[in-house]
Amino acid sequence: MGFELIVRGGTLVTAQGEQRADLGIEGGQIVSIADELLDGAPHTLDASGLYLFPGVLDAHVHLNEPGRTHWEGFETGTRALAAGGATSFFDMPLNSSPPVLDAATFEAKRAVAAAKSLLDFGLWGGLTPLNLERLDELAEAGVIGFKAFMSHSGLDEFPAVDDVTLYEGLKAAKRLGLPLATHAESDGFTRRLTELARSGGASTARDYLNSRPVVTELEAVQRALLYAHELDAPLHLVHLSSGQAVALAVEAKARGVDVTIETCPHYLHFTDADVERIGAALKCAPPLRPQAVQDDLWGALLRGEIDIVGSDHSPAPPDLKTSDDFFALWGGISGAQSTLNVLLADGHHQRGVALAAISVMTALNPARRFNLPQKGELRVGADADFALVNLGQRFTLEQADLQDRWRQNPYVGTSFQGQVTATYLRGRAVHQHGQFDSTVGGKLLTPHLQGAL
Ligand SMILES: NC(=O)N[C@H]1NC(=O)NC1=O
Ligand SMILES: [Zn+2]
Repeated sequence: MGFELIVRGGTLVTAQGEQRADLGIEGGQIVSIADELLDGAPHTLDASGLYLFPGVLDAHVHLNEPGRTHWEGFETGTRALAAGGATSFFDMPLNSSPPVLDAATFEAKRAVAAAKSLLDFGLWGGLTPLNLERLDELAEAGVIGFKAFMSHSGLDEFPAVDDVTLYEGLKAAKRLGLPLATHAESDGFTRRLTELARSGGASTARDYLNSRPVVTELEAVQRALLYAHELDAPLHLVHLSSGQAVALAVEAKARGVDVTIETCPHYLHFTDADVERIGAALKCAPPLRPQAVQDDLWGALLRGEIDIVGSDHSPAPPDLKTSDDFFALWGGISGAQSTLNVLLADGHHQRGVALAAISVMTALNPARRFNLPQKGELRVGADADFALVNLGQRFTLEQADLQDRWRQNPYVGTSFQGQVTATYLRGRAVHQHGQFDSTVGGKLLTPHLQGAL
């Protein structure tokens, strides 16, 4: 059998564990996995001493192009992702302008992403009270799933769903065979608490944190789970910030609800105290939580209850991240580059999370949940997407290492153990030691659905 590339001497990370093996790659796919492959390929990559993780599939990023490329665009955003070991990502329907709410806006984003993305990409379609009747055409266009906000999204052009829209949207999602993702914070709760705080002159980071307590997440999660249960519809809960919210979803899953659970690296790494110390770079919604809440989230992760870890990379230009009024700042954390680093350092090295579990949460589970059989694992027949990781290597993240548009990553100065040294997409290096190759070119990923459309 001919190979275009042999990756020699590495340790493969799979859902089953770790395996010392060579990879044979041909036509951008893994065609052989063996203890030792014979020579004869035109290219050989020496991976001895390194781990091969399946390329991260970041199911949650906001690259904001077209329309807000000055916030972040496909070029800079995908470099940050590639530097962190990602080979694919799903772009959220906002904060691009216009947001992706129908086939025409899908096509506008697809075209610019196809021209500029370094990595393979899927596109989320939005669900708002404005476009319920457009979900069929979005499915036809090839969205990976639908995304709804249960509280204000930060942008008036992407309004929150009312209960009827959410219920009907879940019904459509079931019919179309695509998961519906919810940003689960209660609008009634967060809106009123924000009004009360601001009318009393509140403006500090602590005031903001107090306006979005955990109960506002629990109420929305409970309601979304109720509807999904009633309808037997596929629900994906993005960026759960608390162990309590995960527990509600786990309980529902045990009752047969078709729900998957995402959390983000920032909820695992930072706490409310860090928001007060670091400020705007750590403003997000739901907000960062007290240590005890984070401890519960880690407990859930260690029990295998977190399906997916996504970055929720959501940058904004410095003027939107600068104000004396914490409520007025853009909410969103720029962490696309650091997902694997947080999981390796805080998860594996500090808490003993298995490498296999990390690969499942960052690659296999998102590929499975969103129906991409070619992605997510190091297996014969799958795309040759992988990150090379020097697991023991310690490094301190410097501003100069950052690839995102505004270098706002809140992990700057953090010392991590476990470094990504290169990232391969379909058998070709898109990133090596801080150098990027855009000639490979990212492709649109659309779900492989069996007879649903
Ligand atoms: N619109 C947007 O990017 N919102 C994201 N930012 C954030 O902090 N939480 C979100 O859902
Ligand atoms: Zn988001």
